[in-house]
Amino acid sequence: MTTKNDTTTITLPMLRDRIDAIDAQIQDLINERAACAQKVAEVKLTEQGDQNVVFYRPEREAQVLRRVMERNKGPLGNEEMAKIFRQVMSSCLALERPMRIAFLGPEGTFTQQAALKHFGQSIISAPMAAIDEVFREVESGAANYGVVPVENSTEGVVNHTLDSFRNSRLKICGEVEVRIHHNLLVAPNINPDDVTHIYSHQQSLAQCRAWLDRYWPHAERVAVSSNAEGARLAAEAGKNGKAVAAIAGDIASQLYDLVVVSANIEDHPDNTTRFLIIGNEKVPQSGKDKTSLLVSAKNEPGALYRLLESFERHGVDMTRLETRPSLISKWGYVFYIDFWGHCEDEACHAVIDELRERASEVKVLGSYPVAVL
Ligand SMILES: C=C(O[C@@H]1C=C(C(=O)O)C=C[C@H]1O)C(=O)O
Repeated sequence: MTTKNDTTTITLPMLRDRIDAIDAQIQDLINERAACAQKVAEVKLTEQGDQNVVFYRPEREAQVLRRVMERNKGPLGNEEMAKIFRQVMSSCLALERPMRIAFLGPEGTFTQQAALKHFGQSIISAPMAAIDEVFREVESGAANYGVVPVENSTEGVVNHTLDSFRNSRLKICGEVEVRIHHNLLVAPNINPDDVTHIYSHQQSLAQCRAWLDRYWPHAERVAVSSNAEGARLAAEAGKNGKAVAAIAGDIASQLYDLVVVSANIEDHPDNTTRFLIIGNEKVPQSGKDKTSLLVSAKNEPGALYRLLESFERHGVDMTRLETRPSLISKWGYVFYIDFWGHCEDEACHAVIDELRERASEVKVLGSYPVAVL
């Protein structure tokens, strides 16, 4: 490699020496950072006492990652750089106190992928069989935080998750989005042409509906508890020579040694699922937050209008409005409302106060940093 007017030639060994020297520097700095995080833990313990100490600070982590992206000059892209820092923080936090994260399992689900994307790799994974078990595991304190799917860009809301918030005191303390790519998978000994049944979670079957109608109109679609479970069943069936396929993502296909018959079979190429992080603590302002509310409207003319009017007047930007049966009175409804801002921001606070006067019940499900990655 030479440049104009450059008499010295840069050789491969020279570049490798330079990389080795940089690596040594980075390693020292990462350890210096880790030692700081350990000190942070000591300070937190002295200030807050052993019982109530909160090691994980989602608002602080979001600010760190945002700053990494803002100051990044390249050649590495902003996201790539933030992912590296995501893992550095994850390792540092594990030194302070390793966190046990419950998620909708089994191993290999997109929810696990969301958990790793949000918290980094240095966590203790606790796969749960159902969404309400994730809630219970966090409520009981057996897990520090939980991860549950809440909405998909193709299929809409995950009712189980919304309904679980009704009787829970848990707070939403974060959100994370994952691009969902599905594959049609079979065990290695199975001829795809023989497939009679296709297993997956009902949401995944729905996200591939048009593709299945077109290419597999005669195969029976079987809804199971998760797409990782579908993959496990397809692997089991393969061992018995049964021609069963599964629809699942890459992690599940690797975990259960399945072969990809067709990749990226989701009907919408930007198919994305949003997940929520649930925990026992409220999260302070991070500077770029969202808030989720559960609101029961009075059953009278103009009730919903009066709720929405408050948002408009205070200039608070709503991002989502979801209706679910109230489960208390027939044809009664509750609303799930998401909006930009933190419940301690002045305008948001004013809206919430007004809603409390206008609705029969308002529950703040949480204010949390907007997903960074
Ligand atoms: C170091 C701290 O604790 C944790 C680790 C962080 C980090 O490594 O940057 C950031 C926030 C916390 O989750 C802190 O609170 O500052």
